[in-house]
Amino acid sequence: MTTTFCDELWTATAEIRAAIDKLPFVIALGDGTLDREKFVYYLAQDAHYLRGYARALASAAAKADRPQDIAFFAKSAHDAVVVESSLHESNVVDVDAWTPSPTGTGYTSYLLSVAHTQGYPELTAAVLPCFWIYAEVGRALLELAGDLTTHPYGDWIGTYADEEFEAATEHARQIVNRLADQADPATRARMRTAFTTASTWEWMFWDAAWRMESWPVGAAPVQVSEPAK
Ligand SMILES: Cc1ncc(CO)c(N)n1
Repeated sequence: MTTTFCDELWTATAEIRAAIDKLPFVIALGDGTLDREKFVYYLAQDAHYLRGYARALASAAAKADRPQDIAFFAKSAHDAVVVESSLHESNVVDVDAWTPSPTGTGYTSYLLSVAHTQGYPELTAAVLPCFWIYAEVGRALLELAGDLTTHPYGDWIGTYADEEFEAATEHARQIVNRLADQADPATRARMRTAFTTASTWEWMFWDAAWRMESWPVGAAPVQVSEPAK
């Protein structure tokens, strides 16, 4: 079997992915012992994150070189907003009562900076960990969780351990592999950096939820995730 570019990305991020599996937030989410308060913080932050992520995916749709990939990224942007709206509509969390965290702001700002300043191949590599790491964490937690119907965080685990989410992840990997095959070495190097950087943001995002990270006193911004009207 030949090694694909995505295999290479996966190997290059082995250390950070192993560190994700050991994060207290991820372990407690899987065994159901996670404090409700931390989960609510995480959901609110993730709703804010999903807005920025959806914009980055919409930008990938705009940059895509094939009609089927325009449709793939546009559908993924749509799905991210559907999840964001369901968090809004659920009574579990009052998303707008939460200021986007420093780490959440950093992660979405990173994705949007790649969208704005780099090309389509780099952007696809930057958004790939959001699919792949979540699919992988979902799969790993499903194995540990047992019966999802009685698990306190069963809905969350079910969303990402889902076959449709795995199929979307595979589609995203195929796009990245094809673009890497066509790319020059400098572009491939930027794709590697984008994938590794976004994977590290994934670690930081869960870690921030465990710490219920906030802005330094007096420095809290207001509605940083919304564009100026
Ligand atoms: C931080 C983060 N990364 C990836 C996903 C998957 O969509 C998510 N919901 N949140």
